[in-house]
Amino acid sequence: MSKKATPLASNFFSLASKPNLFSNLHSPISYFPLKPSMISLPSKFPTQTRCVHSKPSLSSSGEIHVIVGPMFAGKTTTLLHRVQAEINDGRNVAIIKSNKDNRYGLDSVVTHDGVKLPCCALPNLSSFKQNFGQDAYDQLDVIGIDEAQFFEDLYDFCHEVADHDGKTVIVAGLDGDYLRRSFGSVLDIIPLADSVTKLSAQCEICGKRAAFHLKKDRGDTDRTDWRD
Ligand SMILES: Nc1ncnc2c1ncn2[C@@H]1O[C@H](COP(=O)(O)OP(=O)(O)O)[C@@H](O)[C@H]1O
Ligand SMILES: Cc1cn([C@H]2C[C@H](O)[C@@H](COP(=O)(O)O)O2)c(=O)[nH]c1=O
Repeated sequence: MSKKATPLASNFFSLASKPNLFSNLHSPISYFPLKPSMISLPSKFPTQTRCVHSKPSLSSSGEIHVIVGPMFAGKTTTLLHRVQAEINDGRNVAIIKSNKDNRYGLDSVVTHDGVKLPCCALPNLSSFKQNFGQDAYDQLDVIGIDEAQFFEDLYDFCHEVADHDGKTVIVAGLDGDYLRRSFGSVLDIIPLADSVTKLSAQCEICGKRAAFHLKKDRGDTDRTDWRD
């Protein structure tokens, strides 16, 4: 069989980076209260990823990196590691989380073992620019999003921030609910993503690797979102 590309196949090619038609990256200005060494993180979660550490050039487009897994897998820990690495690289970072997740208060993203960084807690992502201020938004290089499963406008936001505004977005959230059904819009952004990291937790019963979670009480068995 001929190895020559068919006309249809030749219409497609791989892209190392997305064309950025609208990139308008500004020189880093320190204004946001996230500073190098604000936190000391445990080292058990790797911070190295394919693209996260590369500084953008004026011609580079944005990036989207997705971290998923069950509860207690270390998603927030990994997000904070990556955010901290960006801060240490001198990049301007903001973190957003859903205001539905108020387990550890609303002013910080907090891991289950108590590591935290300040954040904006919002009902939806479309309100971020207005809350944060357009000038401050323009200075941002990186936006971290935690509890992404609760944001219905996740796809549009990531698309605009990365592909239109040229920023890096690091998204952490549950890919599935306790019945292993797709949760919110997290899976919808996989086609947009530069990297996807699926973490696992440790089974509370047998200690083995756990890819899913169970809900212990049996109430509201149909509902994905039990935070409402
Ligand atoms: N009940 C628990 N089960 C598992 N891990 C726990 C528990 N309580 C605290 N932890 C700690 O929380 C860490 C993961 O926290 P976090 O990054 O917030 O997870 P995720 O965001 O995936 O829910 C684990 O590495 C572990 O040290
Ligand atoms: C499995 C599952 C979880 N939730 C809620 C419970 C918590 O508020 C978050 C998960 O937080 P974590 O940082 O990953 O521990 O999601 C839910 O509403 N429905 C579910 O099925």
